[in-house]
Amino acid sequence: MLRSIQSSLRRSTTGASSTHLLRRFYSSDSAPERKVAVLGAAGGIGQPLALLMKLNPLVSKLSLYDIAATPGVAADISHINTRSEVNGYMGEDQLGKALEGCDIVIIPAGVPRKPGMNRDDLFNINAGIVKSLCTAIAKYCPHALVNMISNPVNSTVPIAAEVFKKAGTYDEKKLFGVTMLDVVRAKTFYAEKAKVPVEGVNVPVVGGHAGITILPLFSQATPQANNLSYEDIEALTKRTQDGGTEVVVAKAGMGSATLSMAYAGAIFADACLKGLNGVPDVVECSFVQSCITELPFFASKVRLGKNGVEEVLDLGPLSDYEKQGLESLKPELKSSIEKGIKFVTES
Ligand SMILES: NC(=O)C1=CN([C@@H]2O[C@H](COP(=O)(O)OP(=O)(O)OC[C@H]3O[C@@H](n4cnc5c(N)ncnc54)[C@H](O)[C@@H]3O)[C@@H](O)[C@H]2O)C=CC1
Ligand SMILES: O=C([O-])CC(=O)C(=O)O
Repeated sequence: MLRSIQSSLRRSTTGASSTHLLRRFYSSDSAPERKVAVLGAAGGIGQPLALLMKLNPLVSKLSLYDIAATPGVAADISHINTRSEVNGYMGEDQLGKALEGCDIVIIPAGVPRKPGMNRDDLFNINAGIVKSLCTAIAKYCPHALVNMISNPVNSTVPIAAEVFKKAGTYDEKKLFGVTMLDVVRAKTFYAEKAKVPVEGVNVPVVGGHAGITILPLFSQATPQANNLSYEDIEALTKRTQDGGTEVVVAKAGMGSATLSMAYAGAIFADACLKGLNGVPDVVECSFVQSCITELPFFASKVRLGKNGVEEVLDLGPLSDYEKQGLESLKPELKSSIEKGIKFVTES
């Protein structure tokens, strides 16, 4: 969406006025009503993500929930000239209202990393937050698609699945771990190294969302670059796996990726909305319930449709380096998944 707005605005210097083009892009005549909630909307990711969802013409109602500060964020965003009606909700008493009638719930609620921490160090706090938010989702909007951003994603997605199973509302087609930022990073790093325009690049990223569980498949990158050595691919893989830590270190105690995550989260939610609306061939990578390996959850390309996941695509041909990476990531990913499941089943 953003790309087409940008390129059309660029074209507008020689043609129609930018106001006219914006009106065309933001016109909602044919888009169905869609309510989207952001839980954790006042946070570092939540605020820019709420802004980007306000700019999305496929959204008709934007529901912003947090335990604090949402009235201000909602009032601010509500003045923007797009279709959606914005409402802010604060505190558990208002969570039901925030969720009622939602088509998509995006969850960036929870604490971020500080330097020296890994994503699993967030488990103790974020597991409880995710569990209580998913309990409310099961009650107030059991049919919504859930886009889980809160870390550790490798465990929070299994937590959500178990909460929904307990409530009797689990539909594996509707639960997504958001791994889009890994794809966003892999594309940027690959385009820089291969010296190709990033706009035309695609790189699938599979596995999970922490350290070596993040496995970019540069052998399947498009366009294929002939100028990259084995060492280049190794370095690109490592940089993609450490992309989150690169930001955590650069922010020096002020949190983790927020702006690039909001961008990635907005692209993924837009893909989910397009799938719900029946747009054909919407394919993005996501951490979902899966049979493509022996692990019960796995990130890979997923076709999105009117009911959420339409098809989990298999891994395709892997290079020897990627095959090795796949085997190496399985034990860590398996144990993070089991930790999430146990958190709910043994509580
Ligand atoms: N999946 C991914 O690729 C990425 C995930 N993350 C994760 O996203 C999460 C949020 O990160 P930031 O926005 O930077 O953190 P932040 O601390 O800036 O914002 C988190 C927000 O969650 C809210 N919150 C806490 N408990 C809540 C509850 N029970 N209900 C609703 N809201 C609640 C807080 O009030 C705060 O506004 C972290 O766990 C972080 O690790 C961050 C970047 C990438
Ligand atoms: O690194 C972190 O803690 C946040 C995150 O998941 C990312 O930026 O990929």
